[in-house]
Amino acid sequence: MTKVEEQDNKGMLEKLVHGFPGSVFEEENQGECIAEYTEPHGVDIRIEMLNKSFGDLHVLKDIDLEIRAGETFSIIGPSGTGKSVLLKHIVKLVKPDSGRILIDGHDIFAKKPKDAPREYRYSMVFQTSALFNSLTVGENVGLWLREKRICNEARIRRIIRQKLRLVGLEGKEDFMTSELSGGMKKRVAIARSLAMNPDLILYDEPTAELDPVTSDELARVIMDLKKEVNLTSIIVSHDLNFAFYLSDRVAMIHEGRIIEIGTPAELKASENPVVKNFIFTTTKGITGA
Ligand SMILES: Nc1ncnc2c1ncn2[C@@H]1O[C@H](COP(=O)(O)OP(=O)(O)OP(=O)(O)O)[C@@H](O)[C@H]1O
Repeated sequence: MTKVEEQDNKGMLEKLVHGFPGSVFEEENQGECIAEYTEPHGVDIRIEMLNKSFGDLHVLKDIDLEIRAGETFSIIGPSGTGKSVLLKHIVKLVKPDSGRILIDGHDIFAKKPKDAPREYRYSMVFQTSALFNSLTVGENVGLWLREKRICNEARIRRIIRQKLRLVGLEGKEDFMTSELSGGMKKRVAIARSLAMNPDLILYDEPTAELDPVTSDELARVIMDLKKEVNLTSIIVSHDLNFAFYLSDRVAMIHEGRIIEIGTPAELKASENPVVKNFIFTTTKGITGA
């Protein structure tokens, strides 16, 4: 990664960090972190009759969807059907033409009342991992905490160790990111996201460029996380075996509409010919776990 790319990368990360005012470290919260740096809580997301067009292109059509608190939820579907656009709505990067998104019952696009509870925190794990190669693993994980002065240095070091342990990379703080395999990079990217204590974590094509064995390891990391961290996870993936393996529920989008929602078993048993065909062709007939 060049310096310019790293700078762009940083800008993008900034944009995707949400819910913190970027305040300067205060001597509160046992003197270790700013008061807003609370434990995560998995959020409940309700999407009601969401519509979005770009010019003449009606991308999202009457999307109605509930993602429950603490759920691991995957969105699948052919290319260009609106999966990423939907994800961008949930993190307020795109505004709907009509419809609402309620997170823990609050309309995220409505003006916030004065007594509104703290905004949900989210973090995105990018397809490319988007790590800084010139930094160590630990520096990547702690970057945001240090830049925003969220906690003091001793606490940041403990947080880095804890988040790396959660993704099975205990003791790897001093490795250079450039020395890591693709699967390890992805896990560092997850640890970096976890450092923000997100209530919601979004994975954009997490298995892109990973071989099946590494994808399987990653699935287990994400499944184990669910046992230890209270967060809601949304995954957009073309890898149906992966999505079926680790998701509580899956929604399939086709031509801007949700055409099926259910548990992996329900999706696999769907009688909808579009769903059946998509599952068959994308898993090459393998039905997955
Ligand atoms: N900002 C934008 N302006 C105009 N068109 C857009 C914009 N963002 C997305 N689109 C269009 O919306 C449609 C859906 O795009 P989206 O990226 O959500 O698809 P996707 O299902 O995520 O595809 P893939 O699986 O290939 O990533 C595409 O036709 C895309 O070109």
